[in-house]
Amino acid sequence: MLGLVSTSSGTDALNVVKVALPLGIGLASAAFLSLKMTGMIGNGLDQSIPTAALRPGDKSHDAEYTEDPDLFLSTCEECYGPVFNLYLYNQFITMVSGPLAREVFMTENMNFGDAADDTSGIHSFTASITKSKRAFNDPAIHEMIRDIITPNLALFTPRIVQGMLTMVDKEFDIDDRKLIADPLFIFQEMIASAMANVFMGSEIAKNRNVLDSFIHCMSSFTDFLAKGPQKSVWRTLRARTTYGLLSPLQQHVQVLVDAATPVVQERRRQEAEALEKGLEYDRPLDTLQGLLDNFDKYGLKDLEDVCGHILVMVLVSVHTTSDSSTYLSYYLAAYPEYIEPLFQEQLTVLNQISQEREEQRQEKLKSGEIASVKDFEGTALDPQHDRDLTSAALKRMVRMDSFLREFFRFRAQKVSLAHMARKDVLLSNGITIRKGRKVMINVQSVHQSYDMQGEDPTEFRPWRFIGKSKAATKASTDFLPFGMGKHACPGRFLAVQELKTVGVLLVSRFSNIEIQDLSKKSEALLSRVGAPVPTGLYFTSRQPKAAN
Ligand code: HEM
Repeated sequence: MLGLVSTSSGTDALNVVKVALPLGIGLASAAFLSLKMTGMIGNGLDQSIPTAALRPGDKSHDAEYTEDPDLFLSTCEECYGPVFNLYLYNQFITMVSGPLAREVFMTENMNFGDAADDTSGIHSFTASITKSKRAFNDPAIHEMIRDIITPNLALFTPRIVQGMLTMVDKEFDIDDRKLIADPLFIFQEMIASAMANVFMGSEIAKNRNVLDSFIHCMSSFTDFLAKGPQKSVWRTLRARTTYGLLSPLQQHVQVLVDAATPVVQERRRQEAEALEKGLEYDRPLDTLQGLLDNFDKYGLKDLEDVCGHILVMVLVSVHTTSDSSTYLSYYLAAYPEYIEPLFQEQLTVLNQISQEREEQRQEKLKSGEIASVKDFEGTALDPQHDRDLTSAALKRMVRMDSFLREFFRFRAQKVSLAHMARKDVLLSNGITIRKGRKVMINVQSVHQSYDMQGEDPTEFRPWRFIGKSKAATKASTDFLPFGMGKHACPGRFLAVQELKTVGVLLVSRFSNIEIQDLSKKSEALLSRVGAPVPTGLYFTSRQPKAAN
């Protein structure tokens, strides 16, 4: 969900990182972890939970963690058991490891949103643009995504693909081989375009101001946080007071309202006209229309409120998905031997689908249901669409799905997904997490566990999940990038559909992707936030222009 990309630089960017990481969002960076923190170990900690000993001379666990996160976390787990305290990121954190992590997600009294709000005041931020003062994890927002977006993904896909294709061809514009110093900017354009199509419809998705708001609204939040005090209590207080008076998000809501107003008026006119003529109104398919049609169900007040809710969805979706797309391209570059098999899978699937459609056409012609080949034009079996990248085609690309799941498993932040206890919570190992405590998940203990992941859990093996009924969207005890349980990310189906589309477009357009400075490869693959990836990517076109 939330992820932070800062448009700021220097100290501001680092401040953003300090705020971002404990949200359990986005991405740890070695740079961040090397920041000097102040404070005293032991304050406010529940003594019944063991606190990891500090190395002589260290004031926090930051340095030891930074040197070798995997070793540090597994040593802690070995010495102290699955639940232990650390002093990381300028705060005391209770870590929960292995199978016990499941209990954190499944307990209603442990809340992800509360932890994020405690650190950043994010709830006041989203409440400032929704008239019923909703938090990003309000059940109504979850329902809107679950009921309006997810069931319509197959119908959204052609528009997602079209939006991305336009951006790929425009933004990459590669003759032969080209260095892209910061690919994030291109992926932001692609994802903003896809999301705008899904959220606001194809007409509004062409509006440059809307795309800019989709891309930049998150930095209105992070810039605000970056300039604020470091202690979370002051930052939260400042957020609550300031957003009440002047929300930096308001300008983005206004952009959406300005773009939506004429479109909604025209839709209303067409609906009235259809009614008058006794015809059925052909409802546009987008979230905007879904919200207008369910105005009362969701307690919406007016168009501004509808746009406010859409902006909340934009906040939790655009950056997270753009960021993942960017890293997906770095993973393809780091493991280029998988580009060709992924491309071949794509060709095989599209060939199979074309052949099946041809067989269906032949049957219809044979039975006399359709008189001639020409009559298929404009129907579901129009030969022009035989090789379209549809939702059904994406579903058959099992290598791409497995690559994506492995990418998420491998890249996940090792310490993340903060939750806050609303009441005392008794874990099954007898340890109680006291009300008001923040816990974080020791994701490394799950994502790199031999028992949960099988052979070579520390290796990147992209075909690991083929044939295992472990789709990239399947949130579960052994796969946590989208959380799990009742509050598991409702946007993961959309996010994964978009990421698969990105992957498919990349391998079909480029025969090779290379990391510009190989000495920075492992740094480039690390999760990070606030700072750009330290090296660019070379893209080699499959169809050099000179050859055309
Ligand atoms: C790669 C992209 C994404 C990642 C990694 C991601 C990750 C997450 C995580 C870890 C959570 C917390 C789950 C929990 O508490 O167990 C979450 C919650 C949420 N996400 Fe996402 N997310 C992504 C994309 C999206 C998209 C595209 C949307 C909207 C269309 C979205 C909407 C939400 C919402 C509304 C919640 C709160 C759910 C609740 O508390 O009921 N996310 N996401």
